[in-house]
Amino acid sequence: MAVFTPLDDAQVADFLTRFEAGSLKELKGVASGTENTTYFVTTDSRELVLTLFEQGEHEELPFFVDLLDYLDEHRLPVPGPLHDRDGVALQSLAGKPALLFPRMPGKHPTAPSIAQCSALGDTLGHMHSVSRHFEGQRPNPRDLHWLAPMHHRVLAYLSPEDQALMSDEIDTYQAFFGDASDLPQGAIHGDLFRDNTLFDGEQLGGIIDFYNGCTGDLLFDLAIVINDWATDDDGRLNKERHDAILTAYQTRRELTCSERDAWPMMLRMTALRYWLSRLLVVYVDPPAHDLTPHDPQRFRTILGQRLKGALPLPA
Ligand SMILES: Nc1ncnc2c1ncn2[C@@H]1O[C@H](COP(=O)(O)OP(=O)(O)OP(=O)(O)O)[C@@H](O)[C@H]1O
Ligand SMILES: N[C@@H](CCO)C(=O)O
Repeated sequence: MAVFTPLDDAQVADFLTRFEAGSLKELKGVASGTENTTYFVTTDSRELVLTLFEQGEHEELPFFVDLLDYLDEHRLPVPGPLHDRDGVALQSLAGKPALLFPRMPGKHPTAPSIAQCSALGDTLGHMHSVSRHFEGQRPNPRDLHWLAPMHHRVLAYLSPEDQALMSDEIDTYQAFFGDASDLPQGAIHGDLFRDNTLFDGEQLGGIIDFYNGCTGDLLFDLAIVINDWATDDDGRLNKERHDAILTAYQTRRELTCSERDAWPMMLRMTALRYWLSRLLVVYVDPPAHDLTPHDPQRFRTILGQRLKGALPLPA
C-alpha cells in the first residue's frame, strides 16, 4: 500500500480551494508506490494526483518542482505540478510537503513493444537535448561518489566471489571515469524504469516519479533505461529493443565519441548501482512497510552479462 498518511474528503476538498482545479468529486488512495502517499483526485473539471512526501530530503523538493516546470514548459510529457493562486507549487497538507499534479494517461508497460521503445528513446533524447540547458543543480546522489563508500556496507552479505566482483568493478570504474567527467552533462531522471512511465497504447502518456532527478552524465540515464527496458529474462541485451531505443534517442541527440567509448562501462556501472541499492534495501536499511523489495540478484545477473560485452551502438 502507498497511503502512509490517510486523508479524508473534507481535507482534500479544502486543499483544492487553493488552486484553480475544480471541486472534489472523488478521492482514491493509490496502492502502488513505496515511498510517498499518493491519491488520485477527481474534480468536476479534471483528473489529478496528490502526493504527500513521507521521507527523503525535503530540501530537494524545490529542485524537483523547478525541473518538472522546466520540462513541462518544453512540452515533455511530464506531470508539471499545479501552482496555487499565488503561483506556489510546493504546499503543506497533514503536516507533510505536498504537490498536486495532472494525472497522466496510460499504464506501465511490462513487455514494451518496439514502438513503445522507440517512443521512449525519442522522448528521452528530446528531454536530454533540453535538460542540458536547465540551470538547477543537484549532484547525482547515486554516482561513483556514492557507490564507492556504500558498497562496503553490503560486502558481508555477499559470497567471496561477489565481494571480489563488486570491489573490482568499483576500482575499474574509478580508474576509467576518474574524478571529473568529460561526458555531456544535464538534468536526468535518474530512475527511468518501465514502472516510471505510462503508455496509452504506443503513445507515451507520461514520465513520472522524478524524485531521483539530478544533474550529471546524460549517459547514466540512458544506461539505466537500456538495462531495464532492453534486457531479457536471462540478463542479455535484447537487440531489437536496444536498437529501437538508441536509434530514436539519437535522432534527438547524437552520442559523442567519449560517450560511445564510455558506454560499455556505463552499462556495467548502472547495473551495479541497482544491485547495490537493492542489496541495501534488503540487508541494511529495510523500509518500515512490508512490500516485497525488488530482487538484487536481477542486477547481479545483468552485470554478469554486461561484463561479457555490449552490443554495437547504432550509428
Ligand atoms: N502524474 C501521475 N499520473 C498518473 N499516475 C501517477 C502519477 N503520479 C503517480 N502515479 C501513480 O501512482 C503510483 C505511485 O506514484 P510514485 O511512483 O510517485 O510513488 P512512489 O511512492 O514514489 O513510488 P516508487 O516506489 O515508484 O518510488 C505510480 O506507480 C503511478 O501508478
Ligand atoms: N527503480 C528502483 C526502485 C525505485 O528507486 C529499482 O528498481 O530498484
